[in-house]
Amino acid sequence: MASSPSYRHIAARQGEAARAYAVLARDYARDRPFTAGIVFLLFVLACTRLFSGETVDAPLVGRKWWWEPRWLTRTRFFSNGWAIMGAAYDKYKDTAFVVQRSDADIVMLSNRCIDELRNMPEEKLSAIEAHTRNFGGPYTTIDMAIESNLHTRAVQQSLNPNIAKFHAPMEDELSWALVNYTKHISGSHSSKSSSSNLWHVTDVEDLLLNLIAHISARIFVGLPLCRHEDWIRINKACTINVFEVALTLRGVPRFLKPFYPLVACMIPGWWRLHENISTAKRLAMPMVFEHLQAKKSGGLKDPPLNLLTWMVDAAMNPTEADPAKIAHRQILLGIGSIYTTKLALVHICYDYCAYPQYLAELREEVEEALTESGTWDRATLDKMVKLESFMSESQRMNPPNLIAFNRIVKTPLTLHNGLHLPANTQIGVAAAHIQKDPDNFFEPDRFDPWRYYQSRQHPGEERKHRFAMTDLNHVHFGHGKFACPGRQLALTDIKMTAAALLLNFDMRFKEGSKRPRNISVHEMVFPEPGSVVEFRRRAVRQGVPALGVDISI
Ligand code: HEM
Repeated sequence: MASSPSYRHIAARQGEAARAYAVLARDYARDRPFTAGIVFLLFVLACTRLFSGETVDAPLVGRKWWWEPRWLTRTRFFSNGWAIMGAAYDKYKDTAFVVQRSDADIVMLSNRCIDELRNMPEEKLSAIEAHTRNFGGPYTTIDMAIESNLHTRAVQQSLNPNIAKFHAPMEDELSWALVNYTKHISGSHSSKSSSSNLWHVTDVEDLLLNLIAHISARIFVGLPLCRHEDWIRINKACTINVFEVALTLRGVPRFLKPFYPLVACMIPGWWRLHENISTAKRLAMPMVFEHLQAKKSGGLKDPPLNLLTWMVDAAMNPTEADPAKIAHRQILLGIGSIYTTKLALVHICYDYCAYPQYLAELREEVEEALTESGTWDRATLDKMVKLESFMSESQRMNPPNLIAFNRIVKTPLTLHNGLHLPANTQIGVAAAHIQKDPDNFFEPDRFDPWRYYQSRQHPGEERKHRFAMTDLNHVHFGHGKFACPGRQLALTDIKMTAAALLLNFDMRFKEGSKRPRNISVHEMVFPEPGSVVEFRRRAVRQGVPALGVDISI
């Protein structure tokens, strides 16, 4: 071919030039090793930035310098997520921005985009896949939720329509748990005399975790299993174990993915989680068999009131009906519900201590509602509107999470504002910052316990502004088709427990202690450990149906 010699000629000249540059670089590096090192480092950093594969047309946030390598920005998000998201939200709240977590880039959308996305089917926009990726996937067994949504269906179709029936068992369980876990507070819970003027240091995290673990267990598996020491232990532990595995794996570079199975089983939480699951199977499978046997023999007049047997009845195929998997799903339910509910109550308790000026009004409302009806039923709890407002405000000021509406885009999407989201993009909205935005809330940094109560006083709004309702500015339970199915239960659990605490105890921070600030670890938000709370038993007013005590004046 006529052109071959000229190609060879050009290639030879390029080779010569490359060799010459290499010699130049070698000599330069020998004469000025330090400067050469810096130039090389900058070259590598520039390449990392240029070939970083940004696929969504939105600014990357969290970087201090434009040439900063991604791993550094990602590492910074570990403990600075709150500040990074706050600065980005102020700048880009009406458009979009990308936060870089150690394991994923998350495109944060304006909450105005939720309406066009909230009812999209799982095949187009997957909530469960996002939760699975966020929390360790196969390494925490969370991916079982992708195989089937049996536990979600059981909550939506069986638990929620029957929630009123659960008030009596929940009341009974809370009463039992209060007696058993607050004995130290007055010496003897049944004493009428007494030490009720003594303040006792109380680990609120631990107390509330025990109370919620019991109430949840009563609903999920009923008596007698809900009082089994091992059942309570595994349900309290499983969320922490999942966090440990998921957060550790988030920190392992993605190119080591083939080694994740090996890394996972080097994490102590992985072993503990698997112990939790096998204990769940050992304890719950006999209940499944018993229920199946009772159904077969036709001896089941009153179906048991618990989620486990409802799951057995709702199973639609052999995989769903597998007794081991049904028992395992109890752990999934525990992970989704116990820690989140406890966290909301811990914040309420801290707010009781931080704002004691509101407690008399709250107690009056609770006592009045209970005295009128004599029971803790749904109608009575519904009357506690100020308490519910306090709960919502506590959640607004102390969000459980920086990011909500976590989704994975399954088929490419273009939003109304023209933003294109390729398949496999992870998206979310800035749940915490939306609630601190002065465009959404009047004086958002002020704790106003009656904020939601007052909104409900407007004509036509009496049934709105409820704790478990979601809208574009309230997304801590998600919003739309895949919003948390257990939020009615969360409302009941939290309200009942928050009211019982008000009736039975005075609460305050120990001298020198104050309300903890909130800290973020990745997108998760917690109260900073270290604050000390004291409880003192109160005498419950005559005529009020007390829970967990028999001290009355
Ligand atoms: C304050 C307490 C709670 C909070 C803040 C909370 C929050 C959430 C959030 C943000 C989601 C994801 C929603 C979305 O993708 O848009 C979710 C899902 C879920 N929650 Fe809750 N939750 C709470 C209590 C509960 C309780 C008590 C249950 C008990 C049954 C529960 C069961 C579930 C389940 C099963 C899912 C998965 C839904 C699915 O697979 O589509 N949650 N929750």
